[in-house]
Amino acid sequence: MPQAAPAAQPFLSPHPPPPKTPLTPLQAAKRAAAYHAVSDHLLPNHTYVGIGSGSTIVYVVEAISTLPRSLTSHMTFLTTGHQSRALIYDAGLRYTNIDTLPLDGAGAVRMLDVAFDGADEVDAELNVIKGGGACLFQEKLVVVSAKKFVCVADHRKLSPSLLTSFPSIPVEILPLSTQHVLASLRLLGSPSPTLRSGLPAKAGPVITDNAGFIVDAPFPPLLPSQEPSDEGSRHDVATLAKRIKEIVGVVEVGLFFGAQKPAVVYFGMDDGGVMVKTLEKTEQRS
Ligand SMILES: O=C[C@H](O)[C@H](O)[C@H](O)COP(=O)(O)O
Repeated sequence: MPQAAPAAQPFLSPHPPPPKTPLTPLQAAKRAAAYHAVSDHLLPNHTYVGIGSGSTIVYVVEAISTLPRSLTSHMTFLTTGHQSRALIYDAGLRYTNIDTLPLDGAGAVRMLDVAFDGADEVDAELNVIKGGGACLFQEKLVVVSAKKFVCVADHRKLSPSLLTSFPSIPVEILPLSTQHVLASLRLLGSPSPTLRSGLPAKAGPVITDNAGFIVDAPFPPLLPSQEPSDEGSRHDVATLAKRIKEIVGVVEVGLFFGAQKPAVVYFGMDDGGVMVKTLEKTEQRS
């Protein structure tokens, strides 16, 4: 009778080595979360690994780059924009874009073994806001192409409902549609959607990695339910995401819900510990 292959074991210590330069408590929290996430979810038999964007993902790449090259040389990292590509390049790891990924024999959509990425806000049901750093379209493409989305964040990002602590939903749009999108978002109930400015670094609007613009749309805090529904003027995550996506000119919405949600979120805490949250349970690590 054929033997089942043994389960792959993690191959990185969850405890980071001393940092090369002094870190603020918030940076240390992000770094602790990143090492725990990589230790738990990057496995020796992985081939394709998604890498998101932001300040926390820097520590995910740092954790991966501490591994002996013999353990990662067979891996290809799917990047999500200029920042993550530079991180992977500087770490001496192999990268490619998502459109080069071969389909397997069955034409499977979820070809990546795992995708690591950050978050701007995470609610109790693990719905996520992303795009605070103007990266969301490629992140969503990578997440929906991965068997598992592992989210890495710090303690400020956990909220009972989205738009409690993060002020607005980032929406990537085509430049020509700006006025139409702004007007449509107002009709959906956003009091003051705004085109994100590049100032002071750049005059004019922020230009995304996909040559789009970003509109930031504030709404009242969202209901976390996963099924589309309305409760008075308050939207739930799925309904609002779908309505925004229907606006002509919208490329992608910075709400990750349903099949786009993380399987697990690692929150670096201010006491140096890490909170590991899934839909089923919450665990504290030291
Ligand atoms: O647009 C940026 C991405 O969605 C980031 O993953 C998100 O903003 C979180 O970034 P950070 O890790 O810097 O908090």
